[in-house]
Amino acid sequence: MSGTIWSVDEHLDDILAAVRPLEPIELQLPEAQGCVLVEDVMVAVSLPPFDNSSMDGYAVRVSDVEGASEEFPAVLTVVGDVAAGADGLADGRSVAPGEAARIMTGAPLPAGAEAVVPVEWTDGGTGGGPATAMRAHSDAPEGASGEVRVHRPVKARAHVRAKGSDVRTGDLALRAGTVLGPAQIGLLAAIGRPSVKVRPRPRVVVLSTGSELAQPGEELSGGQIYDSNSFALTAAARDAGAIAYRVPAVADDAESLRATIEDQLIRADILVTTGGVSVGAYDVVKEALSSVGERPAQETGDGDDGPAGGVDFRRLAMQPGKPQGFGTIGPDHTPLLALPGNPVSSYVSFELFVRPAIRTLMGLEDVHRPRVRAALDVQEPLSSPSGKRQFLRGRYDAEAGTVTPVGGPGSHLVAALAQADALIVLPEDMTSAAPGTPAEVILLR
Ligand SMILES: Nc1nc2c(c(=O)[nH]1)N[C@H]1C(S)=C(S)[C@@H](COP(=O)(O)OP(=O)(O)OC[C@H]3O[C@@H](n4cnc5c(N)ncnc54)[C@H](O)[C@@H]3O)O[C@H]1N2
Ligand code: MOO
Repeated sequence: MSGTIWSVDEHLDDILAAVRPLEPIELQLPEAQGCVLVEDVMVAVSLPPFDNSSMDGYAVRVSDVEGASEEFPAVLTVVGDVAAGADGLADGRSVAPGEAARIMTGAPLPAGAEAVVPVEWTDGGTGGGPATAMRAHSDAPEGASGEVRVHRPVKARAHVRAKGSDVRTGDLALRAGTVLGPAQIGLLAAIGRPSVKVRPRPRVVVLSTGSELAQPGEELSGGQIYDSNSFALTAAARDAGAIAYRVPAVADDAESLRATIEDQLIRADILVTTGGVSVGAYDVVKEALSSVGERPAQETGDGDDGPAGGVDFRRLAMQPGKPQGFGTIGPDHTPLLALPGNPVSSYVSFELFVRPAIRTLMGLEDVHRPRVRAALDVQEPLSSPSGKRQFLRGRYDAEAGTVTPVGGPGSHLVAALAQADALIVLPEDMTSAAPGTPAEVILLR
């Protein structure tokens, strides 16, 4: 552990300087969700690909229904059906003067027709009053023939969705850099793209350490607690966009920890450990990381604190989250962030340091949580340690423009953390914050 105290920003800069976006790969659409596109995608097929009906109804010629009303309907001969998926009328036939084709939503406008009359504006071929729906073809095949009475006129192209009215062949569908959400995935599918070139989701291995840790569902014996960090941080990694792997707690034994980390390197783009980074006699993360992979960690000593090809353990001017480790390990120089074990410390550290690293690996432009300013909603002044940036848990009220602390500053308070939706940032030079003080707030949702 070096003597220099790092600021929050220096530590974050050090991490982000070492993390590069992952190499792009071709992914099938379902796997590409949430990923950043690295190619401009052009439209190969116009949307819609052909003029088609936006209503279930009758494809007609405009002059045939001019002046039509319920009292004086236009009577047309039905010459067949055009269902979605059919390429016009059977035998390539056209709609001739005095004729209509029954047409379904999405079906191509048959040759000769100029507009569509919704079925509700006709008698539906029944000879009765206005129809509310078409009869199913299987029940009444005769609906595709006979006569239809049209009760209203239509203008040319009425209820017709023109070919290319959405996008045209050769248009830019999505620009490189776009984050693929549901609508973008839908567009890619609509233009017929089965896969796209994107930066993949980073694989994050979360590994908690501590001989006191039992897994939820197990019986607690004396001195044990449940491992919550590995669950919280795996969830946080997923939430950040990563593929997350949780490794159940490793005992405080440098050999088994080293072996576990070496095993995990193969599936990690980034490794996150919790616990074992302070100054106790069983804080084995430091010990274990001194000889993982081909690049041994180096104790950098005072002064220049760069992780010269290993994991550097350092103290940060922040609370919670003071002891931290960062470096790269293994043959691929995989980034490793060693977070403190206290549950709130590890979560806050994840939000501040791991999440931006994950999002940098993904190639996202916006790697940070949104920040706002809000007035402190407290009865008494809050105290904050001098020289440290404090991150209190809070609830943000956007309407009132206020933030209310939940729980105290203790880094073991997981129940309060679960009530919070924000972190309240009290800067290094602030030792007391009066009620109403405007504070920076990091929104967690
Ligand atoms: N003499 C000093 N003691 C401590 C210092 C210090 O400067 N001098 N720093 C304190 C601070 S601040 C922190 S933060 C912790 C960090 O300690 P470690 O990273 O070594 O973590 P552990 O000692 O392993 O655990 C701390 C605490 O958290 C609990 N824990 C650990 N892992 C989990 C988990 N997966 N799920 C739930 N809870 C976990 C653990 O039982 C301990 O209670 O050091 C302080 N001490
Ligand atoms: O820095 Mo520790 O993270 O205060 O609890």
